[in-house]
Amino acid sequence: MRKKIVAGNWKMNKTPKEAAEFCKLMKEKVVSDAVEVVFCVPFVDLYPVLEELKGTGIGVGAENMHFAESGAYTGEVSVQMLKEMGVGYVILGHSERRQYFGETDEMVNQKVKKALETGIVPILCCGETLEQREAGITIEWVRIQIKCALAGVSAEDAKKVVVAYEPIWAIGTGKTATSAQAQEVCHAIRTVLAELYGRETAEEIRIQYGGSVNSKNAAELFAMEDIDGGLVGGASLKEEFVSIVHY
Ligand SMILES: O=C[C@H](O)COP(=O)(O)O
Repeated sequence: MRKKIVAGNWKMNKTPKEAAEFCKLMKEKVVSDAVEVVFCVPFVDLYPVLEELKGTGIGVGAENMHFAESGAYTGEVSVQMLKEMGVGYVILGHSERRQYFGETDEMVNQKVKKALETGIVPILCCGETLEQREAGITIEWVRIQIKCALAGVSAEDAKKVVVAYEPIWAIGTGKTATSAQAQEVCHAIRTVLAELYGRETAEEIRIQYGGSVNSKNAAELFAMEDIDGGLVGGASLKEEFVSIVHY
C-alpha cells in the first residue's frame, strides 16, 4: 500500500520571517499519520522552516538544486548543502524551471541521480503543455520525460522517487485536470515505470498530481487508483492546505 504524499510548493513566496510564522500556525494542523506531508520552500526559508518543524514529522524540501557537488556555479546550491541542513526532499524538473531557466531532461536526470546518491528524495516533475495535449501527444511526451529523467537509475533507487504529474496548462490557472484525465496520465506513468523496472517496483513508486489542487478537488483526485497525493502550489500558501492534507 503506497502512503499518500502531499507536498506544498511555495515557489518564490514568503520571506524567512513569513515562513516561520506560517509554519508555527500550520504545524499542528497538518500533522497526519495517514499522509506524508512536505513543505518545499525557497532556499532562504529552509533554515527557519526546518527549525520550526523540528520533531513534527513534517518533511522539508527544496525547490531545486545543482547537479554538481561543488564548484564555480555562482548562485547555485548543491545537494550536500541541502543534506547537511537536514532537507529531505527536492523538487526537480518543475515546468517553471524548464521554461524559465532552461532546464533540460539531461540536467534533470543528473540532478535526480545526485539527489538519490545523497539520500534526498527527488520529487520529479513531468507534464505536457496545452498544445501537446491538443496535439494528442501527452502520453508519449510524459513517457519520454520519465525515461530521460530516470536513465541510469536502478530499480532500488527508483522506488524512492516521487513522480509529480503536472499538466502545464493546469498550473496556477485554476483549470484542474479532471480526475479521469489525471488518472489516465498517472496510469501511463506507472506503465512506463513497469516497463523500466518491472510491475512490483512500479507499484511502489508514488505518483502525485499537481495543477490547481484545492480543498474542493483534492479528495476526488487523490481517490484515483494511480494518484498517490498532490504537489500543491497556490493553495499550499494558505490555511487551505490543511483541508487538502486531511482531504
Ligand atoms: O508545484 C506545484 C504546481 O506547479 C501547481 O501549482 P498550483 O497548485 O498553483 O496550480
